[in-house]
Amino acid sequence: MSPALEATGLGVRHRRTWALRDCSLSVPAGRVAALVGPNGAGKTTLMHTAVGLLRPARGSVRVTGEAAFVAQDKPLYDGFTVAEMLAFGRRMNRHWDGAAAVARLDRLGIPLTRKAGRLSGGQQAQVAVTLALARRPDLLVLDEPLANLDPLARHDVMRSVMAEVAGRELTVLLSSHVVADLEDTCDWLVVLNGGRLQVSGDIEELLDGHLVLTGPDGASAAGTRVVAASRTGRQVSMLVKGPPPADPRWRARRPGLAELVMGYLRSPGSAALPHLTEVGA
Ligand SMILES: Nc1ncnc2c1ncn2[C@@H]1O[C@H](COP(=O)(O)OP(=O)(O)OP(=O)(O)O)[C@@H](O)[C@H]1O
Repeated sequence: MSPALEATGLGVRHRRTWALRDCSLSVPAGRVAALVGPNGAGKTTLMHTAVGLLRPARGSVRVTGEAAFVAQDKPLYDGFTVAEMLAFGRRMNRHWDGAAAVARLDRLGIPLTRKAGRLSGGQQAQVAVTLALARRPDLLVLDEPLANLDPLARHDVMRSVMAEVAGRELTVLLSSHVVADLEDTCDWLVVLNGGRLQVSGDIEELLDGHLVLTGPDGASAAGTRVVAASRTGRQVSMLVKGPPPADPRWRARRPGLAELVMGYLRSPGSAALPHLTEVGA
């Protein structure tokens, strides 16, 4: 099956600044992919390029089928009611599933007569996602859909996106700064750092392929690939890729998603890119 999203040697520039360099990644169809990275990493640039809002300076990015995009600032028209925005969407889009959108908003308890400016932040996010889904996309691209939402609203938005993925052929790419929000819902991870791709892969496989080691200062880590290391007093803690080292003084355990992400973000020179050129390695 062709990947839902594929970038090959992708380089994108904003005037003279390279926002993305040499990014090669592919997200299989049907996945919920988390796109994470610090401010300025290039997440929005990657999303804009994927949906055709920006043109690559180098390489290419390809989406299989149709993509729908929800921008960071959830562009709803404050003075319009939800029903008016649905009517507008119907006029602007050839493939428009208005019935599914109305049913979705009904399930979420969002009144069609309410003006967008009078909806809560969580409701606005849900309406923006609903309008994007009504276009029946193959790929749904969400730029920080959870920003500024309280934990309950964040959970509700993620749960409702998951329900859509379960019910149809849909791939989701969503960016977030809060890794904990992504833990139960995403099954693919893309990490960008300073415009470079650091990680792209299946989350379970990535977690299985890494270890957190703790041991005394001076224990030998020979034979492992250290992603990141930190020291507390005489204790050393490391995120490593591959099998544990032979030195029996290390205690080893599987990392959590947040530990894996933080380990890579702390070490921009490390990369975990199976089947691809290792950037910065
Ligand atoms: N319109 C623009 N003009 C010039 N430079 C830009 C423009 N948009 C983004 N950049 C630069 O490109 C780089 C990547 O920005 P981008 O917005 O893609 O990052 P991001 O990972 O989405 O960041 P954030 O988490 O802060 O939203 C940054 O260095 C940024 O300053």
